[in-house]
Amino acid sequence: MGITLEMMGTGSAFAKNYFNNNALLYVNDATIMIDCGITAPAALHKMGKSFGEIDAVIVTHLHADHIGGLEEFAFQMKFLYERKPKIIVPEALLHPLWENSLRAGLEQEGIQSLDCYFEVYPVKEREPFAVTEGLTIEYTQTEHIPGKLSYSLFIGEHTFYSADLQFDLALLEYVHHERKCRTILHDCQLSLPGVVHAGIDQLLTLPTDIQRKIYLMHYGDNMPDFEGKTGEMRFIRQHKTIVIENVES
Ligand SMILES: O=c1ccn([C@@H]2O[C@@H]3COP(=O)(O)O[C@H]3[C@H]2O)c(=O)[nH]1
Ligand SMILES: [Zn+2]
Ligand SMILES: [Zn+2]
Repeated sequence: MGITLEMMGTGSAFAKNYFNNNALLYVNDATIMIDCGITAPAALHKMGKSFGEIDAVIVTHLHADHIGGLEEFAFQMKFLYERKPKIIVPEALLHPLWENSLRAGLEQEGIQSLDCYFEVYPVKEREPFAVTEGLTIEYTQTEHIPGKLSYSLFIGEHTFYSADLQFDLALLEYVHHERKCRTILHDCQLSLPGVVHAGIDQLLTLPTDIQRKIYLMHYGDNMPDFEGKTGEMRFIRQHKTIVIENVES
């Protein structure tokens, strides 16, 4: 079963030249979104796509560049497309996602919970979850902001997706040696220091066999200044597809 990934955006939370760091996964006939930030509606429009093509959304954490587009997604799916997409959320984030983020906009007479808009799937960390045929994900809780829950993802058999993550050598060694991931999509902070994201200086200390697997994402508008200065790592570009799992693998 093949999995293709296309970044809807590759920008940091404050980037203006790149959309928010959200992704699409194409699996068989299904299209799954990883995060849905403030710029997600405009990014999809730029890509010639619409929310009507999305079957599911996977939430990594509750910053606006990752969930700020969910209100429009919910409204469009309910009132325009009249269909309930799946929402996959780490179990511990389900309550705050509704109570602290979405409820103010989405609650109205007769509509008082997230499941009025979505098929809701709370998922425990480190437990594989089948999003659709051909796509299993696994959440792992990772360090991003002190006191704030945030999760990275294993996608299928061979891919690690950091979402927003501080530099974590032990985790990346585990991803490389034990999980044997072939592709690592990692956020990066180009303007140093990287405090709540991995700094490019920290990522450059990784062994080259790990660097070779890394696509850098979630970068600032100064990304062009760093072309050719990222060791064995590459910048992933928004709106370009990469195959992360082949049909035969
Ligand atoms: O303790 C903090 C909390 C937040 N921030 C900034 O706000 C941004 C929120 O989205 P993000 O997680 O993509 O990136 C974060 C940082 O750019 C920070 O620098 N330090
Ligand atoms: Zn972010
Ligand atoms: Zn964040």
